[in-house]
Amino acid sequence: MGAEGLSPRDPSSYSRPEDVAVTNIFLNLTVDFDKKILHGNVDLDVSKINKNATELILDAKDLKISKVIDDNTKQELKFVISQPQEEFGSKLSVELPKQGNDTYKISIFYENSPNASGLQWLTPEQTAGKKHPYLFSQFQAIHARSVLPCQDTPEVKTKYQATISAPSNLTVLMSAIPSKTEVSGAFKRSHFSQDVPMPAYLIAIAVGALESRKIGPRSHVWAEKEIIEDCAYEFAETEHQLKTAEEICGPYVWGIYDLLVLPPSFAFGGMENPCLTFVTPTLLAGDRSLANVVAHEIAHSWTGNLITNRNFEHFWLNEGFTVFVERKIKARLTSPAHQDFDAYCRLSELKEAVKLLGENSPLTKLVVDLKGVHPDDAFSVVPYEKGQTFLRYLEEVVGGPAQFEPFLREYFNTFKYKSIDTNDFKSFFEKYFANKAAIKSVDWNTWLYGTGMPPVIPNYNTSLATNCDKLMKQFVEWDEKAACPVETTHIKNLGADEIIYLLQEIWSGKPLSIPKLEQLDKLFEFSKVKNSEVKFRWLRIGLKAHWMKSVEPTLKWINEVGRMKFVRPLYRDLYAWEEVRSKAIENFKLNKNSMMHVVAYTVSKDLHLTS
Ligand SMILES: CC/C=C\C/C=C\C[C@@H](O)/C=C/C=C/C=C\[C@@H](O)CCCC(=O)O
Ligand SMILES: [Zn+2]
Repeated sequence: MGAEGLSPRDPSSYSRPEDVAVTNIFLNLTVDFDKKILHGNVDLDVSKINKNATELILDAKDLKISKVIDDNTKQELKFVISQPQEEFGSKLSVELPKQGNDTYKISIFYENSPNASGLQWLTPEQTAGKKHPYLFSQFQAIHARSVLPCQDTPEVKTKYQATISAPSNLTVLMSAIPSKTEVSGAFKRSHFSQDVPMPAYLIAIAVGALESRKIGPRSHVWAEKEIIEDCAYEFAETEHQLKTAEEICGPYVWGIYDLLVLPPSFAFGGMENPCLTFVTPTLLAGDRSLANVVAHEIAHSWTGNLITNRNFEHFWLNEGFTVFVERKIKARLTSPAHQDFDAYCRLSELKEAVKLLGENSPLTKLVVDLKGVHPDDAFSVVPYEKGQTFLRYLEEVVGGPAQFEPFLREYFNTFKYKSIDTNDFKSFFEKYFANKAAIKSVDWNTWLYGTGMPPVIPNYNTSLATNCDKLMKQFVEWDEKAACPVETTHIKNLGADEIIYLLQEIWSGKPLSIPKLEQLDKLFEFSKVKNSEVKFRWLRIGLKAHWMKSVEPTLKWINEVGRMKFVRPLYRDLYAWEEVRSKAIENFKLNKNSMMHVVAYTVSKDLHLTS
């Protein structure tokens, strides 16, 4: 992928905030469901940093710009849009006003494309209620530019305000604090403000037939009415998670913490949009067993949203820290054994990701080189799990949580509201622990730039795995001529985490025979299971055994849910099974238009339909 004109400071952005920086964003947009576009204007407060600069450089992708105005003189300003470079979009250069004292307000009038990669438009049929359309955004990593002209780099943090016009029978939500709403006939204008500076990738919008339920003193959950009661039950522990996170990280600065449960096509388990975390409905297990994803998104309120990776080559600073804090929340809400069990279970996902990428792949490094590489192509569990493993290792090097957690608080306090890179973290760590001789043993180069699995795996408490390992061994070694040694009584007291681990380990082993698959199905009654993590592993166990009975349920499920964590591996498993490969490709082609952009983009590559 070409990389001409992209910034030397951020290989995923054309912008040059070191010369001229955006300092505030005001969005005045109308949502047009008929044309599937947003149109209106964005007003940018701009500050000249480099006295010799003559133009503001922005990122734009498939935007139709009608005019650019200097808000102070109302004079039109010249602008140039470069030829787009595939998924990076275009460089938008706007001449700076001749007058002014190095600060300006520039209004850009535009509309975006119906194919904007940062938005998904759903027809009523694709929603739970079947009556109203639905719109939601996903800007991380670099899709904000497909919805507004901006400096689409996490190095730039701004406050933002928005006035959104939409059909009056729909609710508009954003990653901001809502203020007044004015209804006028068939339309209404909703107003929002976000006073905590944040990067453009955290701007978020959702418009749909939504209801809310209060789930805590600073939290509501939002969803379509068909699932709102299930959502209120599933996420009832949110305030407890939030308070626990504050004990670890310090005050929550964003005001409210709402959750929006999206339609099943949403590509991720959660997205940490400030004030309004987006989550997938695949978390609705009915027993709150998947609420750790909410703990993850809550942790992002500090790691990622308050302290932000300066560009996505340092994505591990967002995600590795967040997984590390998520597990500290889990330890306080359950036990340190559960914290370690979680880390131990996810090791197998890290192993699978490293095997898939190739153990010498540069994308298995903690700090990656994204020149000419789109972040969506670089995304994997590596920054999450290799990142948290590194932090867990550092915690042990300095003597454990009693030493490391005060450091963590100091780190948050020092870098809050800033965008940093790995060197900033390394220097801060080495200065804070300068008196600890043990830190001299840290091989930073291997941890940060080595490929493959982490150089050290912490000695996790695996007591919660022992019983499952025994059951797994009995089941796998069972001679089918005899009665199955594993009975319902052995598994009925297993927690969801243990069942997920057990199935993950069975999947990691040799393919099962048909009798064993049928016995497993009888033991766990998978057709009735609501836990998406259990269902995902059960389908993979069947596909790995080339069990034809698992093909149709797999195709049905990946046409219902869009979560990449499930859809990509299942499509890869179908593709790897030559006999059903064409069925998988056909199914993708039939359904790709109802997928989020990032899912269709990545699965198309997984199926070798695009390079
Ligand atoms: C080294 C990777 C560099 C950059 C990747 C950054 C963004 C990739 C883009 O595809 C967006 C990712 C958004 C992820 C959102 C939520 C995840 O934390 C959870 C994903 C797993 C799940 O579904 O639970
Ligand atoms: Zn995350």
